[in-house]
Parts: sequence; structure tokens; C-alpha cells
Amino acid sequence: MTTQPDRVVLIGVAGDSGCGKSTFLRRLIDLFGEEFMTVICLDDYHCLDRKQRKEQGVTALNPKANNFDLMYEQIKALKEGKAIDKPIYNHETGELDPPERIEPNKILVIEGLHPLYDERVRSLIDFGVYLDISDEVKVNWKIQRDMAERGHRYEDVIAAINARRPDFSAYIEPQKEFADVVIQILPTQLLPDDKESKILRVRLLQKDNVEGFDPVYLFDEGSTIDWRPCGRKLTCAYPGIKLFYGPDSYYGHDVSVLEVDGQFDNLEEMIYIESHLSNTSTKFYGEMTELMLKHPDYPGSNNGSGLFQVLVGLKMRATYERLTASKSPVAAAKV
Ligand SMILES: Nc1ncnc2c1ncn2[C@@H]1O[C@H](COP(=O)(O)OP(=O)(O)OP(=O)(O)O)[C@@H](O)[C@H]1O
Ligand SMILES: O=C(CO)[C@H](O)[C@H](O)COP(=O)(O)O
Repeated sequence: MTTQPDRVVLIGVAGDSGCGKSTFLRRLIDLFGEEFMTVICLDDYHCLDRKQRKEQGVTALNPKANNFDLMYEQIKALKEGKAIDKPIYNHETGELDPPERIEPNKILVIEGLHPLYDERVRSLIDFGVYLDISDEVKVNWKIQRDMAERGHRYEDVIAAINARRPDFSAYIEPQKEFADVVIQILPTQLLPDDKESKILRVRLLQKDNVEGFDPVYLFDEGSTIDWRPCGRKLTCAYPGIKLFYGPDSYYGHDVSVLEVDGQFDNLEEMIYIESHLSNTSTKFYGEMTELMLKHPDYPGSNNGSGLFQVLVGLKMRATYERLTASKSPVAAAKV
């Protein structure tokens, strides 16, 4: 069930398949509530089905395989409070199913390969995130998932990743530039060689000077800080944990970087980290920790990826509240 919103706030979540978008979306539900949030997977705008892509020798990442005109028209209509009949791409058959009716909702999330690709669609987005998984980590996650859960062979997983690489670089990666925040997932620097990417170094790149978005910072805004938290207050096994905060430049934009390398042993102790962060957009002291404690079972909950997904979610909520406050304070208070 949805309610007719006064203002539809549009969130874009960009990233490759298998890079953690679903986990991130589940965390957003904690902040917005399932009823007020509608998610559209942009795979539904594939205009070439699996057979046609094969015949024409293009991947799903190629803009030719996607109908950006329709995507723009329909997302715009939803933002204007109008219902749409959205196509459905069926991943089981590789074909398009009959369209489904989508009503506007308070929060509309468009997730997938191309939310920030088309200039017109991009101009509608109120907050955009790009999930940037380094090649090394992507290969390890995909191998672990596709071999264990989907019965794929190692060589096939590698071949599939390699086949997508050129189009990924040409059409997906350039979207990083347009995101308000990028979550980068990299191999740890705490160990000389972590072959399975068990320990991660996760960076949150937050664009500076974006209206209404105040980047989260550690200790002192604008400073450069390396922090090894006290082992008595934040327990963590070998190789430990390291945080960093500081300014940087990214695709010509000034950004504030927050980084966590390593993993947390005890999520209760996140309160120690939370007490040293500012501009988190929490509504009460401990809210960030509470949100992390809700889902200790989600992938990445014990490292920077879970922490940054929660922080980005809090920033999205702040954007929602800012954009709806002037229109209807009652609507904002309901979420
Ligand atoms: N932060 C993380 N830490 C470790 N593994 C992760 C993390 N996020 C995701 N994964 C791994 O990647 C897999 C895919 O995650 P998820 O389903 O959230 O991604 P997705 O982008 O929605 O994928 P798809 O588009 O293929 O459905 C998970 O099952 C898990 O194995
Ligand atoms: O990158 C993808 C996004 O999910 C898929 O590969 C794309 O949507 C094509 O799907 P399928 O392989 O099921 O035909």
C-alpha cells in the first residue's frame, strides 16, 4: 500500500550486480519504512532481451540495451505524483513481462546499473550513491556467492566478469563522478596479502559543497586524522582496526573522506566510534549504533561497509526531511 505524497524524493543507488545494493536497500527500509519507500530496479528498462543482446553482441551494461527515454519519462511522471505502467525484465526467462502499475510514493529509489548515466534522469535525483567495489573484492564476492549458492564453476565466474569489464569501464564507472557519495570497498592495507578479501578497507567519499548535505567527520572538520581506537574500548582481533578522515579531490570535486580498515568484533562498541563522529544526522545519541545492531547478520555489518551504508542512509533521511519540510512538515514527521 502506498500513500499519495506531497513531494516524491528520488534516490539513486548505482553499482554493478552483486556489489551490495540489496543489502543497502534493506538498511534504507529501517529508516524510511517499507510502506513509504518504492524501489525500482532499472533492469526493467532493458529494451533488448537476453536473446536480442546475444544476437546483437551487446551486454546489458551497454546503453543500447536500455530505454533511457522511457526511464526518464516514467521517473519524471512518478516525481510529479503520477502513476506509471513500468515494464518488467524477468531475470529467470531473460524476457520482458507485461508491465506493472507503480504508484508514486514518498521515497522512490532507482537502483541498478545506470541511475546516474542519463543526464535527464540524473537531474531528477535528489541524492545519489555509487557502490564502488574494487575488482579484487568483486571477484572474491562473486566467486564465493556464485560457486556456493548458484553452482557456477570458477572459470565461468571469471569469464563472466571479464566479459563485462570493457562495458563496465565505459558506461558504469563514469557515473561515480555524479554521485553525492561513493562507498569504495578495497582490500585491507593491514595485511600484506588477504587473498579472500576477508578484511576490507572501506572508504566513504562525500562531496563537499552540496546544498543541504553536510559530510560526516571525525574529531575535527577539515583536519587530516589517522586514528587507531583504544583496544579496551573497541575490541578487535588481529590485524586490528584503523580509521582515517581527511580532505581529498575526486574527479575534480573536493571531497571529505572517511575510512575504516579492519573489522569490529563487538557491534555494541560502535557507540565508541559514534561518539567521535559529527554531522551524522542521527536524531539521538546512539541511533547509528542502534541501526547497526539491528542487523548483525547482514553482509559487511562488522566492517566499514555496514557502517557507511548506515551513515549514507541517515544522510538520505536528512535530505528527505529537508526537501519535505517546506512542503509538508506533517508528511516528514510520519516517516
Ligand atoms: N559488505 C559486504 N561484505 C561482504 N560481502 C558482501 C557485502 N555486500 C555484499 N556482499 C556479498 O555480495 C553478495 C551480493 O550482495 P547483494 O545481494 O546485496 O548485492 P546486489 O548488488 O543487490 O546483487 P544483485 O544485483 O546481483 O542482486 C552477498 O550475498 C554477499 O555475498
Ligand atoms: O547486470 C545485470 C543487472 O542485474 C544483469 O546482468 C542484467 O540485468 C541482465 O540480466 P540477465 O543476465 O538475467 O539477463
